[in-house]
Formats: sequence, C-alpha cells, structure tokens
Amino acid sequence: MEVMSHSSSFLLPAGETSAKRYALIVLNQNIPCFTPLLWEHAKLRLCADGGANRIYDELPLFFPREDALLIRNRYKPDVIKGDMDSIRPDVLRFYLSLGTKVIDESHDQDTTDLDKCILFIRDSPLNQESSKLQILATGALGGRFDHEAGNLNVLYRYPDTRITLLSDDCLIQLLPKTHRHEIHIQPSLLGPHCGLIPIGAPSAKTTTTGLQWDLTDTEMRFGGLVSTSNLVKGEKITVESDSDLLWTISIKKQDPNKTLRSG
Ligand SMILES: Nc1ncnc2c1ncn2[C@@H]1O[C@H](COP(=O)(O)OP(=O)(O)OP(=O)(O)O)[C@@H](O)[C@H]1O
Ligand SMILES: Cc1ncc(C[n+]2csc(CCO)c2C)c(N)n1
Repeated sequence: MEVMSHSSSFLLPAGETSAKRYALIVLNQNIPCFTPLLWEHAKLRLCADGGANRIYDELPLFFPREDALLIRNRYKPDVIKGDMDSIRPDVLRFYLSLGTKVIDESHDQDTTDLDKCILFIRDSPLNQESSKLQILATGALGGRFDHEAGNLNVLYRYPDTRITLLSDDCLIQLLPKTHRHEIHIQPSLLGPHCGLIPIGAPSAKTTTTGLQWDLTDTEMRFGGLVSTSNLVKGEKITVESDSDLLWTISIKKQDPNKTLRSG
C-alpha cells in the first residue's frame, strides 16, 4: 500500500518557508492568529462569502500600530465566492474597488460557500496535475455545529484533494483508507493532544504507531471506541485503517511576533 506523508510546515514561522503549494480559504469565523503567515505564502487567497468581512474587520487588529486601510490594501483576496448573503455591502464595494474577482453563486442553495471555493481552486490553472494545490481553510471549527459538520463533509466530498480545516486550537485532515499514513509533527507547533475519529463509517481494524494509546487492529465506531484525548509521543505517527478516518491534532499557541509579518 502506498504511503501518504503529512506535515504542517505551512505553520512554520516566517523565514522557515515551506515548499508546499497551497491555496487559502478564509471562512466566516474568527481569524486564527497565524492567518497573516498562511496568507503570505498562499498561491491563491479566497474568502468564502462572509469570510471577507473577517479579513476586512479582523486582520487590521493584528497590526494595531499600522493604518487599517494599509493593512486592508495589503491583504487583498484574489477571489470572494459564495451565495453572498453574509458579505456586507461596504466590504464588497471595497474589495471590488481593489480588483478582487467576485463570484456570486446565489442561485445554488444546495452547496456551502466552502464547497464553492474548493471547486474554484480545483478548476484553477494553478492547480496542475503534476503539482496539486493543497487547501487550507481557516475558521472551520468552533461556532455553529451545522457549519462544522458541513465543513467536515467537504473532506469526504473531495477525498483526492488535500484539505486541512483549521482553527486557532486544532487542525483536521482526512486519512483515506487507500493509503498508509505517515504524519510528521513539529513539536514546537503541534500536539500533544490528538484524535483519530471514524466519522464517515466504522473501522473494523486500525493500527497506529507513535501514540500514547496506540491501536493494534482495533475496532472503532461511534457507539463504541473512538480515539479522543490521545497524545503524540514523538515526531512521527503512522496510521493504517480499513476505513477513512479523521485525524486531529492541537495547535500550540504561537508567539505573535513570529507569526505576523512586519510592516
Ligand atoms: N460558525 C461557523 N462555524 C464553522 N464554519 C463556519 C461558521 N460560519 C461560517 N462558516 C463557514 O464559512 C462559510 C461562509 O460563511 P457564511 O456565513 O458566509 O455562510 P452562509 O451560507 O451565509 O451561512 P448561513 O447558514 O448563516 O446562511 C460557510 O460556508 C462555512 O463553511
Ligand atoms: C436537504 C437540504 N438541507 C439544507 C439545505 C440548505 N442549504 C444547504 S447549503 C446552503 C447554502 C449556504 O450558503 C443552503 C441554504 C438544502 N439545500 N438542502
């Protein structure tokens, strides 16, 4: 079985840049403190509908000594896409005046704004067959549970696309059953709390290494065992399962001076 390797080098402080190519989607929830860092190295920057309000309102708060308008001009999204029922008219006008591409899909009330943004990225010419873009989505967790469930659902809708859901506190990725997984942890950025969750379907057999409570051909299902409040022991975890699993790991509080870009 082929090995799929996972690392979270996109969270490394400025200077230790990651070679990984990714697109960033800002959702309509509090912006994590490492958003400026992710923004800087992203190949494409999208706001899902009301996510644009978050960039407009909250990014300047990370730079209290700088002029808010300068910050808003510096952090210009490439695209705002969604059903446009949450973006404020003043915010829409502002980014239109900067030249942001706005895609109004208010006719589609069956897919979420996150779905709509993922399809834009998958179809982008920057997403090449030889070098696919990973997708990072900020503000995906915490808040309304129906939104969180919709956000988790996109991991299952696009299992061939590497999508990471992020909040200030943790990240979530899908580990498809088609691969053996090697997860590389930077202990300064991530852990120690983690979980392996069989949310889409039960797993008859999951085997792991590198965890405090490893699984050995262990069954996991809702109503039975799911691995929560587990701990990573070292810098490499391996996971093999007969079912798609969600992997989640805590994000350590970062030194804001390292995650913010200076003026
Ligand atoms: N409270 C939340 N928790 C998690 N994700 C959220 C939350 N609010 C919004 N999102 C994400 O941000 C995207 C854009 O949010 P927005 O508020 O514009 O969506 P919406 O479709 O207008 O929501 P609503 O259901 O309130 O009409 C959503 O598709 C969802 O992925
Ligand atoms: C069975 C079913 N449940 C809910 C919705 C509503 N809905 C789902 S995604 C979306 C767009 C949000 O921006 C809306 C309104 C639906 N269409 N079908």
